[in-house]
Amino acid sequence: MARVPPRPGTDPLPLRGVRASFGYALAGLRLAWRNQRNFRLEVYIGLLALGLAVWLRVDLVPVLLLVALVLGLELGNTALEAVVDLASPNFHPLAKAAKDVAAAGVLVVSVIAVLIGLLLFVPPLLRALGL
Ligand SMILES: Nc1ncnc2c1ncn2[C@@H]1O[C@H](COP(=O)(O)OP(=O)(O)OP(=O)(O)O)[C@@H](O)[C@H]1O
Repeated sequence: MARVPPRPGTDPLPLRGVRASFGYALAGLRLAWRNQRNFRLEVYIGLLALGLAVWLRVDLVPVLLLVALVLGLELGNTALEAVVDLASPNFHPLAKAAKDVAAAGVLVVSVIAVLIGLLLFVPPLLRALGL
C-alpha cells in the first residue's frame, strides 16, 4: 500500500506543525551535506569568506547575503535534480534542459558572488598586508 506523505502544514496544532517542518528542512540539509560535494565545498568557502570578513572588518551583510544566495540556490538545484530523476530516470531532452539550466543558475550566481567577493576583499586585504 502506498504511504501517504506527512503534511505538517495542515497539523491542527500549529506549533507542532512548524516544529515538524523545521525537522524536515534539517533532514534536507543533512541529505544535501551527505550527498552533494558542491554543497559542502560552498559551505566551506562561505565559512572562509565569513572568517576573512571578520578579520578584515568587511561589512558582514553583503557577505552573508551572497553566502545565503549561493547555498539556497544549490539546495534548490539539488531538489530539482531529485524531482527530475524521479520524473525521468531515463534520458530525456527536457530533463537535460531542466538540470542544465538549474546548474547554469548556480554557476551565474557563483561567478557574480566571486566577483563581488573580490571587490569587497581585495582592497582591505592589500591594506592588511601593507601593500
Ligand atoms: N534524465 C536525464 N536526461 C538527460 N540528461 C540528463 C539526465 N540526468 C542527467 N542528465 C545530464 O547529466 C548532467 C549531470 O546530471 P546529474 O544529475 O548527474 O547532476 P550532477 O552533475 O551530479 O550535479 P550535482 O553535482 O549538482 O549533483 C545534467 O546536467 C544533464 O546534462
